[in-house]
Amino acid sequence: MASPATPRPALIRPRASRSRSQLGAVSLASDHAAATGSSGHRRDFVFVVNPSGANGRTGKQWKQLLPLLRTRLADQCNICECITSGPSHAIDVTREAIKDGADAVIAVGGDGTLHEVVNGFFWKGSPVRALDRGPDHLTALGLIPLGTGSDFARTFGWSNDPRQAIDRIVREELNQN
Ligand SMILES: Nc1ncnc2c1ncn2[C@@H]1O[C@H](COP(=O)(O)OP(=O)(O)OP(=O)(O)O)[C@@H](O)[C@H]1O
Repeated sequence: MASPATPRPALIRPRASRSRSQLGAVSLASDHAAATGSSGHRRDFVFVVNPSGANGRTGKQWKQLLPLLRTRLADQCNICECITSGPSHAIDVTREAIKDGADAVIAVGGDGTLHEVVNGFFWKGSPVRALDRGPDHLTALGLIPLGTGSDFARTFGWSNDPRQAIDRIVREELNQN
């Protein structure tokens, strides 16, 4: 686990080298259709949002954050939003997003939501893989901490300010290009 004094990027990348993204087929996408005519270098980011986190604060804050995310990432990324419907839904959504070729799956909520998203990266003990992106394609894990406790974020030295989380995601994304 990282030292609390060492802030880390918001996207936790697997060690293997990442392939440059091509336009994936993220069926969960809300922005995807609008972007399918682009040059093929846009990345698919799937935000898995628990609307009930922090007694409903997560859902309310997410509504304010989404336009900001769109403004800051729309040039580089397809932003896909998935609102969870109940416990364990984030696991299934994450698995589907990875299979569909997502470049990043970002948990929006607290530690419970993050836990489910991390579980979605695996199936029967093995990593879930994209179906059509080649063997080198890997999906990054991200977090916008909006839960009650958000202990994981604190452990990484991240503040609970979602705008700072967006800054980290944008910075990481720009470093990729
Ligand atoms: N639509 C939903 N309605 C009710 N519960 C949900 C829904 N979507 C997800 N959940 C469940 O809510 C649980 C708790 O959510 P989350 O961890 O995001 O918030 P929190 O408990 O407020 O934060 P923390 O765990 O950091 O204290 C998750 O583990 C998940 O199973």
